[in-house]
Amino acid sequence: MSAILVTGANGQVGYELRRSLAPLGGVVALTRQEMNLANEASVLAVLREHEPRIIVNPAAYTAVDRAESDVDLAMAVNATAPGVLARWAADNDALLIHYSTDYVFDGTKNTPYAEGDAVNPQSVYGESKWRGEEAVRSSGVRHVILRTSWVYGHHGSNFLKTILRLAQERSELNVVADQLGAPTSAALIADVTRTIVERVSNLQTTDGFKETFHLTARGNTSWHGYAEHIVREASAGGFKLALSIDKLKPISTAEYPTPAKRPANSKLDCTKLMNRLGITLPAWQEGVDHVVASLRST
Ligand SMILES: NC(=O)C1=CN([C@@H]2O[C@H](COP(=O)(O)OP(=O)(O)OC[C@H]3O[C@@H](n4cnc5c(N)ncnc54)[C@H](OP(=O)(O)O)[C@@H]3O)[C@@H](O)[C@H]2O)C=CC1
Ligand SMILES: Cc1cn([C@H]2C[C@H](O)[C@@H](COP(=O)(O)OP(=O)(O)O[C@H]3O[C@@H](C)C(=O)[C@@H](O)[C@H]3O)O2)c(=O)[nH]c1=O
Repeated sequence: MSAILVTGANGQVGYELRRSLAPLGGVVALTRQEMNLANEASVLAVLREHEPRIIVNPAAYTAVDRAESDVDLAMAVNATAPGVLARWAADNDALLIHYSTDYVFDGTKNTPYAEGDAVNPQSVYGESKWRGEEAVRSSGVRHVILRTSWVYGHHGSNFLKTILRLAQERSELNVVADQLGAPTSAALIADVTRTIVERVSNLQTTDGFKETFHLTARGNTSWHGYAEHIVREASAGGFKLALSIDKLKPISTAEYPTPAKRPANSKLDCTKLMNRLGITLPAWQEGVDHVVASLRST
């Protein structure tokens, strides 16, 4: 019997969860090879072996464009598997912490999205993540769903690392400037998850704990504004770049066609989380600067 089971241990958030949850003890963090979410029998066998009290599920099919043509696997991992985890947790009185995305919204709202706003996914990935959320809720399990956005970290693949690489290889780069959101570090998500685990475990009665929270860093920018910040920070930090800031051009979504449609407004209102946990979320630039510096020193 283990206390906490973490899925997708080699992902950005999974990797940081191993660090943030370790002091709580009894953590079993499993990779895709050790627990394949696309295989229900494998998932149930692993759950029966470890009998966790808390399941933390950052594993997901996150290749947004590929999901448009790989629908079955995206749905299996993002929509079906959370339901399997949730039903096992409900039957065994375990708590499930699950993650979702800004891409459940269509992005047509002018202000940040709150937890109760109507969803309208525009991509297979967004739809699969919404179905996963609903599978968790309808199971009746005690749960926390954390919706976040634009995740990056030192470990794993992300926009920050792609831009750093491109800025070293290319002298010109075009990045969309009409999609707005908050870059959010995997480390922040993992740290807030630990706070939630501690709070929920300490509640006298946790019977009714079923909550969805928005969790992102503070402030927002466009993908272009984000790229600009990365390039400036990398340049100041001593990276040898082929790209100068005046050659990083803002373009429209229409000028950068992709298989999956992305929301123009990805801003999430995190007031509920801040009020309930009594925490202040850091400005998005803080985590970006930290990761750029950490990549420089490796
Ligand atoms: N990345 C982002 O920008 C955002 C992510 N989210 C959500 O946050 C959560 C964490 O995302 P993040 O850490 O960035 O994702 P990553 O893509 O970095 O990691 C996902 C992990 O899931 C694993 N995985 C994929 N398929 C399976 C499977 N069939 N069985 C078991 N494991 C599998 C991957 O394994 P492997 O290492 O073998 O590939 C990988 O380790 C996800 O729920 C995601 O939807 C929300 C908003 C933004
Ligand atoms: C690399 C690149 C991207 N872009 C654009 C394409 C797209 O509109 C935007 C982001 O590109 P990416 O494909 O890296 O990011 P994307 O995979 O869409 O990121 C999303 O991932 C999933 C998992 C989420 O849940 C979301 O919150 C979000 O983080 O930047 C450019 O304009 N120029 C470029 O050189």
